[in-house]
Amino acid sequence: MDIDFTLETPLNKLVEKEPTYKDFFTAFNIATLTESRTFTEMLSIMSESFFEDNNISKDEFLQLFSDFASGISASEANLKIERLEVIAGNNKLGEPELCNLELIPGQITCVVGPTGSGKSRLLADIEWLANNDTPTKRQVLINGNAANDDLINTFEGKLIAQITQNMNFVLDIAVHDFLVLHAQSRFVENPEAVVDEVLIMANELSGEQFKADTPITCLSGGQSRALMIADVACIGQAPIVLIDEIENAGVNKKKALDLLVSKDKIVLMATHDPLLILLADKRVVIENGGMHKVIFTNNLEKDMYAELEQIDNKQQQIRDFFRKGDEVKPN
Ligand SMILES: Nc1ncnc2c1ncn2[C@@H]1O[C@H](COP(=O)(O)OP(=O)(O)OP(=O)(O)O)[C@@H](O)[C@H]1O
Repeated sequence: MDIDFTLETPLNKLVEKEPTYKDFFTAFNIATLTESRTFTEMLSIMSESFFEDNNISKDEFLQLFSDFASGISASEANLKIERLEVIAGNNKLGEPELCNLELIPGQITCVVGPTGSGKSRLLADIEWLANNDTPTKRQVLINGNAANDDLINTFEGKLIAQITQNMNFVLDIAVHDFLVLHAQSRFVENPEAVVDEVLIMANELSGEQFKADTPITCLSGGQSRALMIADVACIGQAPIVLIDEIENAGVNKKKALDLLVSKDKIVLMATHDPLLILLADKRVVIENGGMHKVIFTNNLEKDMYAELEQIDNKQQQIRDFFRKGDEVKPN
């Protein structure tokens, strides 16, 4: 974040975006949660006694804050994943793969290919940050370098989030309490507000509504995935999101993807669903376990989306008709 921008951002917003700022203000007994003034505004009205009590001049206080902000920007820059590359290894026959794959933030990439072709294997290689040490002999590079322990530790285990079809909760806890726990474990400022946001989003994404006090073990597959997507987007800090098959899951797919892209995540999704494929920026085609080619979604394909969406809506209506127990009867 640019220092001038930081100085002109309301303190409560600053801390919401980067909780580490709270440490600075807490050290000077300044409450940030309700402080809607910017640092510059606050500095202009600070009493002489504040500087006397803290044994610091106004200029020194400004310099100290600027140094602190620069430190945070530097660590943000280090943490930023600019690109993830999968360097080709071998297909199932031991032959060299035909292409590499590059993923960048804010872009959706689909993994397509017949059943058993190796789509999940590609996701698994990324999840494991493969380094010639998986059956495919692929190598995953982050910002051009092989992932080492330092990088993995920098992200404190939150580099990659995975959302899969067979994800189930085992903890006996209400949705709201589960989200608060997660938000607190990530040191999210004002967890209650963020949790409310996640609940609203999850319900928007989910076909069937659920409440804050619903036990997570009672959520349907579609509701669980909707909750996880909203959680990954708003609370989880993982910059890379791997999705294995969210089709037929009662999730509003377009909204879910829009949400993840709006948070500048790298999104890689294995799917057979043409709607999701057309929503993506590009797709990697897997054949016999190998990356075969990368295709960018062209304008003709993008135009097909509206047509396919209508067919999909129709199918959804028919599905709902039968799900509600209706019957087709002669007139
Ligand atoms: N390049 C490879 N080298 C060796 N084994 C591979 C390779 N790619 C995939 N496999 C293996 O092939 C099997 C099928 O792959 P995978 O489960 O990834 O297929 P899939 O495309 O996800 O299938 P589905 O569409 O049914 O989910 C797995 O055991 C996987 O480990």
